[in-house]
Amino acid sequence: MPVIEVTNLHKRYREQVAVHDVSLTVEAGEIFGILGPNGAGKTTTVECVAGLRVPDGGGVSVLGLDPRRDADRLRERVGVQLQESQLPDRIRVGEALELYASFYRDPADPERLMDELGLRDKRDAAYKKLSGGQKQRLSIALALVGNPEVAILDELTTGLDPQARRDTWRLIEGVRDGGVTILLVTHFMEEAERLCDRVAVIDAGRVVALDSPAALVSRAAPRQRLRFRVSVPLDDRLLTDLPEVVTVEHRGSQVVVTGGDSMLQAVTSTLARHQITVADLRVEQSTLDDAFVELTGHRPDDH
Ligand SMILES: Nc1ncnc2c1ncn2[C@@H]1O[C@H](COP(=O)(O)OP(=O)(O)OP(=O)(O)O)[C@@H](O)[C@H]1O
Repeated sequence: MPVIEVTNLHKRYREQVAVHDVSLTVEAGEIFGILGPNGAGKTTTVECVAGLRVPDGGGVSVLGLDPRRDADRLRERVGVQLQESQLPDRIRVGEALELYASFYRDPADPERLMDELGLRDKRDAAYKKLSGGQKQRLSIALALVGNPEVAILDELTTGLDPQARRDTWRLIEGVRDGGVTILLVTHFMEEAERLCDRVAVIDAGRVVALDSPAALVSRAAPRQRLRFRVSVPLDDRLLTDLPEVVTVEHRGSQVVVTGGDSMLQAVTSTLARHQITVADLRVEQSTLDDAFVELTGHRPDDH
């Protein structure tokens, strides 16, 4: 049985449809990512899974239970970190964790969580004195303090610097290795590629793709990108006529060509035949970023 099952979820805020039709299942032990541009309906979807919003249509089940009707039974088993967790300004980090731990029968050790999330030296700091990144880490700790079977994490690493982000990924992998199933919302392609076993790409309230990051990349995007400079102005048709080439773009003095695996050979030999010298040639593999643009028509960080 899937741990989370969302079936034809539909949710409106008055006339505004936030989620048209979203279906997905999350299996035990997975890290499942929801990716999508701003306003795609990601938060609304996970809020319905967390029982914080009532769907207008479709169904949600978590550990075989209804997130609204069975809220009391799920509270012990599901940890939720949402975008803006509001705590009283004066509560101290250690106090907040002790308090939340007291709500659960079998909580995690607050001291260990503070160590793992780099909050040890903020133990006695008041919430309002924390930086954005520290508040973020505290909200992750609060989602995990009940030793949940399922963790729902919205914008897990927004506001964290690159090092803190990598530390958080390691922590989340450790949590998953301990048997917790994780549903997370992210804007960061790198995060999805590194962390998620499967990803649902949501755009305008609908799932436009659902697969492992590697499968999304190989299915949706051209496999390679070449960047180089040329000695003379380039007639793009020389390259766009090649069957291996998908796109040719100019970015400043650089030419950027995308296409399939055998493109490098085809492009360089065509240019050589026309006595065009290539400099600063770089070959890059496609990433989930490319797949995302292909699937949604937006860059992941478009706002
Ligand atoms: N409480 C609300 N009242 C009215 N409209 C809302 C509310 N919450 C969200 N919306 C609208 O519903 C749509 C989906 O919002 P949602 O927050 O679920 O998207 P999202 O993909 O999580 O976006 P973001 O990445 O910006 O957080 C948006 O158009 C948003 O403006």
